[in-house]
Amino acid sequence: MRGPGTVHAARSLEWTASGRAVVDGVTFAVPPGRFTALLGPNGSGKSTVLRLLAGLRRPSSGQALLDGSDVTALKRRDVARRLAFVAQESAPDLDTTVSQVVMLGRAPHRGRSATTEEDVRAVGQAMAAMGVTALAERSWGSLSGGERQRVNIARALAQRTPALLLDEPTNHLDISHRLDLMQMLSRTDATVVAALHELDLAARYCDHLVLLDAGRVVAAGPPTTVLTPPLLEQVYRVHATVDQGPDGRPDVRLAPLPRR
Ligand SMILES: Nc1ncnc2c1ncn2[C@@H]1O[C@H](COP(=O)(O)OP(=O)(O)OP(=O)(O)O)[C@@H](O)[C@H]1O
Repeated sequence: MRGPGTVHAARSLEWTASGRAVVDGVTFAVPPGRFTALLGPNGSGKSTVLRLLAGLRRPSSGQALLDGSDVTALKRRDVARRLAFVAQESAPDLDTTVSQVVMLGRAPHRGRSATTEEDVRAVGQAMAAMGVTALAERSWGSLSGGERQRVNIARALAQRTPALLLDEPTNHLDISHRLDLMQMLSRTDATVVAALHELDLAARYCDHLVLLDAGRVVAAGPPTTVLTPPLLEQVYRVHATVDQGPDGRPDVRLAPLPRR
């Protein structure tokens, strides 16, 4: 399966910690060039699956495939030219400026060689895309949580990889920046995989959803087949009403389950 962007797949992935299977036989394919969301409650294994796909964790068994190769068998620099990863938590107080942080995204391309015009262009475009150009000379330590998140995503965009893996990228962002980010991720040609908590945003912007519960895939497919009231009640223990929105996508409303 090849197409635009980079092709990712999880094949019978397992990851065990303290004798417990945190990821338990996870298999799915990521549609190339599309926007996939990993959904599931706290602790369901979203971050761990993302880290396994990025080759940052070694599975106890199974494989994470990147363009058909086991990602853990590839050289780190080769992986970093093919995928950029945005972690949930950012480094605390780096003694560096915003533009230097974004320039870190160019490291896989330039190694130790001098900065090229292409590096400068990539950094400028990534900062503009995330609306952080005005922060370029600010110190990282002085940024708010949302500003840091946008700078981290700019660093990943500057990496110019065919795939982007993001762990809760909407964290700390206000509503308008959330919508801008989701729109940008849905329009890019890159293959995008993001762990998300907001089902309404996943319904509106994502092409493909993988719903996890207790380390297993409960459902995978387009939003209309995954965001159904019975599945949402089973996995999140919430009451869900799902209508069809004007664009044909599910319009999800959630409420607590009635107390028994
Ligand atoms: N190194 C570890 N040792 C032991 N348990 C771990 C380790 N890493 C993760 N876990 C556990 O594995 C489970 C899945 O964690 P993970 O971070 O993948 O979930 P998540 O779906 O991303 O959760 P959240 O929505 O809260 O971010 C959690 O119960 C977590 O406590």
